[in-house]
Amino acid sequence: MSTGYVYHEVYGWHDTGTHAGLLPADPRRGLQPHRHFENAEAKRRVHELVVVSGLVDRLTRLAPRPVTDEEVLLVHTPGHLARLVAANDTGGDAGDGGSPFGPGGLDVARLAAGGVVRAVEAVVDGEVDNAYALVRPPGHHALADVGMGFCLLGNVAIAAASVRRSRGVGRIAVVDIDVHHGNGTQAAFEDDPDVLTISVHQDRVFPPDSGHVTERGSGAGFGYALNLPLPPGTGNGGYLEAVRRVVLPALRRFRPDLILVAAGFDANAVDPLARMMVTASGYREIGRMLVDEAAALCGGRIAFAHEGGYDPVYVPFCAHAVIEVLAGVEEPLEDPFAVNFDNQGQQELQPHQDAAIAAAEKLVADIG
Ligand SMILES: O=C(CCC1CCCC1)NO
Ligand SMILES: [Zn+2]
Repeated sequence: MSTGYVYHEVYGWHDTGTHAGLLPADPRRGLQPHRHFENAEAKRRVHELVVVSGLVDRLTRLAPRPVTDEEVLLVHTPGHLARLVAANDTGGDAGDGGSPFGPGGLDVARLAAGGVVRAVEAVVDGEVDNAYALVRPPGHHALADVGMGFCLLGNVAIAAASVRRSRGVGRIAVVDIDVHHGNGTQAAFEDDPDVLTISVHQDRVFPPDSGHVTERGSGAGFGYALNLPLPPGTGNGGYLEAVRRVVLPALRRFRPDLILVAAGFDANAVDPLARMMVTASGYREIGRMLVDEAAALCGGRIAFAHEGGYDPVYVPFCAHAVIEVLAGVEEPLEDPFAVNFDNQGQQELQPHQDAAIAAAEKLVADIG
């Protein structure tokens, strides 16, 4: 089993500035200076755990390359690219006012999207069996004409569009397990029946009023967007049932040539930007199910692209668990927090979560 791994230190230099988490510091409003939630720490520490645990020695390091304008324009408008280019020397915002970047921010974003392209190309070309792209800034909220939710470019959407064009890949399934709705990827392929987008997320946590189970794609793409909003407080039981009863059956009906995973870890039990209870063991099992399905459906061709996940202590264990699955590690790193988080009350599936899953489950039959 060969697993490609993309990481570049410059991802840690993407500068989201001095913030009060989500807002610029402002003494007049009581907003004390702190770090932006989307800072380098959580992702840099994933990499450091991968190195210190020795997992990195079982991975095939892939060097990212920046995406070209042409690749960016497969998904984004010239106006959006121009906005980013114009602000690249001074720093600026991706468009929604909450997605800041410093000087050179577009260069880092190009390398993040290019890191996902590199990982996906390596999988499609058979250079590796599967891959993990630990990139920053994230991408799954970026729309064609505006960045949002800390995302400048649609990393996964660009990678999917790029390999369809360069390698003639036919049917691509994107499974978004970030706790926030993968609105950008969904929008990029809204009317395209050859790209199935599936998003499992906390109900309406972000973007506002987005990710309803009734959002199903449009035109020829109707039925090829699948949304599973889950109630706050959902833990391993609910997530694993969601994958088992909705994600896997949808993949089996769609029969992808390639599976991409928008791998956010902000459904973790202690994330500041959501209210779910997933633990490293839950993420390991989610990863296991998706990797096994890729083996059954598309020769094991699966690539993960890192998205959100903000707790600097716990996200490393969650992401490390998934990368271990990709690399076929038999003796996984122990989660030191399992005793705390795995045993929280209501980790098992709850009736209201079951109802949310059932609402999406009945839509699967419309695929294919
Ligand atoms: O992790 C993210 C970013 C979510 C935040 C964007 C503004 C408030 C919540 N998206 O996947
Ligand atoms: Zn997120």
